[in-house]
Amino acid sequence: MNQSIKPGDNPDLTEERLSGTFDTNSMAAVIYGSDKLAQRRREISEAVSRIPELQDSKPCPFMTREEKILEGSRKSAILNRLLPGLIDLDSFEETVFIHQEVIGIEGHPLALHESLFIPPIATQGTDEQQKKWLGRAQRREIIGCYAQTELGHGSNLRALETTATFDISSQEFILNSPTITSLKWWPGALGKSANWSIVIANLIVHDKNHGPHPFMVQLRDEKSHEPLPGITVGDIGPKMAFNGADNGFLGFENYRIPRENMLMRHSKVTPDGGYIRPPHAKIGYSGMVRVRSRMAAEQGLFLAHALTIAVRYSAIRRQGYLEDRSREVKVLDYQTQQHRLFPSIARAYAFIFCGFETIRLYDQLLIDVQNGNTSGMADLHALTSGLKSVVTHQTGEGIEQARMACGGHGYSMASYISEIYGVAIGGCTYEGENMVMLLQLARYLVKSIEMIQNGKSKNLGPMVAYLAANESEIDLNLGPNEYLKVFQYAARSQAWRATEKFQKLRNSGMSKEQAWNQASVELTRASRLHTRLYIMSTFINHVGSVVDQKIKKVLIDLLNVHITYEVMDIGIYVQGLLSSDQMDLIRNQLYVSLETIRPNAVSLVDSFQISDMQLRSVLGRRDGNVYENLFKWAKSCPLNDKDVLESVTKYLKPMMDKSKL
Ligand SMILES: CC/C=C\C/C=C\C/C=C\C/C=C\C/C=C\CCCC(=O)SCCNC(=O)CCNC(=O)[C@H](O)C(C)(C)COP(=O)(O)OP(=O)(O)OC[C@H]1O[C@@H](n2cnc3c(N)ncnc32)[C@H](O)[C@@H]1OP(=O)(O)O
Ligand SMILES: Cc1cc2nc3c(=O)[nH]c(=O)nc-3n(C[C@H](O)[C@H](O)[C@H](O)COP(=O)(O)OP(=O)(O)OC[C@H]3O[C@@H](n4cnc5c(N)ncnc54)[C@H](O)[C@@H]3O)c2cc1C
Repeated sequence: MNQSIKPGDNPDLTEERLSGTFDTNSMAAVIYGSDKLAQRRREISEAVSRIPELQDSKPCPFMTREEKILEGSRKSAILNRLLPGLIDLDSFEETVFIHQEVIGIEGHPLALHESLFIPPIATQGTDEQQKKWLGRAQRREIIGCYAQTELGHGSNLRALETTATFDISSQEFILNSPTITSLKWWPGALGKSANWSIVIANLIVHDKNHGPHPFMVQLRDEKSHEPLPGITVGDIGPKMAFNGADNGFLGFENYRIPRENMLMRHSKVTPDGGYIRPPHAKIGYSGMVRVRSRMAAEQGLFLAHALTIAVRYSAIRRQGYLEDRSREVKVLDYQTQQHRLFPSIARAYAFIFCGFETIRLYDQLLIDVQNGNTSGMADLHALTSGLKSVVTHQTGEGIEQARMACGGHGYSMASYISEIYGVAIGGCTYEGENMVMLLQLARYLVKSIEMIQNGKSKNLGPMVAYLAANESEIDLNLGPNEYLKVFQYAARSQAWRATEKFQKLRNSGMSKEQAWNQASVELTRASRLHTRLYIMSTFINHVGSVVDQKIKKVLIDLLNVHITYEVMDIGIYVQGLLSSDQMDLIRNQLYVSLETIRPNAVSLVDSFQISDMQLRSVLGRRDGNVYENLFKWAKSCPLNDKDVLESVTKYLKPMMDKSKL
């Protein structure tokens, strides 16, 4: 049963919902991890929809940037008052969800506070530091951000220029931005909203640079909100999207903070200027790993937003004919439309499934690290580096296809897809530029292959064990596991090809850095294939664990779309393994899978249960009543407040008048 059906809906959409073979609430429970979690999302949406002061004052596309920031702040303040009655305050998921529901995806002054400011205090602050700041931050007595990137340096953290020099005599750190390129640049909420920040600066003690470390820094006066002396701060200006957030710049001039403001759970500076090393050199980077570990699910949901819009719209949009010339067909019936959208539905499910898995892995790692065991850090860093890169890229591609699948109306801001696209592809850049992160994973793959070459295959972790296998023939009595073997073949041969290229260049006398650079395109290809293999295998395992048979059946259909599409997409890497007959077989299986999934397409996107409020799309409305609402939306555009604009009276009319003979 599809729970979205209501009286007054567009009959085309109701017809689709009636053709679904499964219960959408049960599917939502599988997507979000449990019936309880899915139910909480519905309850929060429902509660929010009943609070008038939390509704949008006007559609986001009609707001200026200043209005967006004002609206985000207004709603944040109301939410802060209402949150205790609406959500479990200890749940990060519910906190993020309600903000996204109420404020949307365009960012808001507290987006970074929850995801990048509080977590470092909680994981890298000492008990005393947590006692001092955590409660204040959680109550939102202070608003924070995370200032790491600089005008001249983002990807290469070792080149950051901001310094925090320890002054023994005053027991303070002195913060400085010595050059224009050392200005912090990009941090969200820094521009106008935050009054505190985690600042990443090079720790200098007794003239020795110990590299980037995190510091708690007050930026603005808590009464007047004016920048404190020694601080230069402001907004960096409009962006491609995400304009509800005030990304900012920040400079320091001999700005002093107490010694106790360095986050010292792992690294420490003692009062006499002693430096105590952390248990792992990169432990200070763990805030980034946390955000990356959450990006697959987050991005999967961005893709889910765009697909909810495109699939629902494709079910009510009629254009052209198939056999029956008496009525135009739903565009969702065209194979090209299905090929454009259904593999993306499968990817959205796959990203969400493996996203929740990486969140679980991170949470486990956090416990291990707090217990002094840092051995899992390298594995999770490699995994999340690849995953954030592949998922953000494919999400961007999927959203853009969804936009095109909506034809002309997809290009209108009424669809809201362009905003989803703009926000989502920010993820290709933030938390580590994709190529840079793929190359981080490649280091791990190359090291794994070197272990095999050195006869140490048995030391390989489970995620890279396939690199040592020797599969050269596939029995194409194709089930998911055979597809997995095909993918393993592709990922393995590319990883070996890239590594051997690197090694050959090295053996020719080239420096390690040059050889790496000249092999880097091949290395990033290896990282992508490795990551896609991981996504596929997680998807297969997840479907295997589903108990409800109706849900399992449709997920198997979706998995078939995924595995056949993915293997077709990497055809070039499996030429040595699969014959052209076998490729034809897979291609045909894909087409059959598209037909099989067709009756469930709308129910599959309905199962994401994204409310109309959160979706903010006229095209993607739950009720499917698109045309009358598009007309209403256009009429409410501020340009239509007057029939004759100043642009006409001041310029066009005089021009036309002058041109008259
Ligand atoms: C847009 C959102 C819209 C809506 C919101 C809706 C919902 C979401 C809710 C909340 C989210 C809201 C908003 C988020 C928006 C934006 C947030 C963006 C925040 C940022 O971008 S913060 C800045 C991020 N910056 C980066 O990621 C920089 C990338 N660079 C690096 O990480 C490093 O420089 C590096 C890893 C590339 C290189 O570091 P290095 O030079 O120190 O190290 P080496 O390359 O030499 O490697 C040495 C060795 O260390 C290993 N290593 C590296 N990192 C790690 C790690 N983290 N853990 C473990 N090990 C690590 C590396 O593998 C090497 O090992 P080897 O064995 O020697 O090979
Ligand atoms: C929406 C958004 C929000 C952000 N929020 C924050 C925030 O809250 N806090 C914060 O501190 N930062 C934030 N950032 C900054 C972000 O983290 C950086 O922009 C990001 O890490 C990329 O760094 P960069 O801009 O220096 O890119 P660059 O490194 O300059 O990248 C430019 C090009 O160089 C290539 N390149 C760089 N190094 C290498 C290499 N070693 N090998 C091969 N190619 C390379 C890249 O692949 C890319 O093609 C945000 C950015 C955005 C877009």
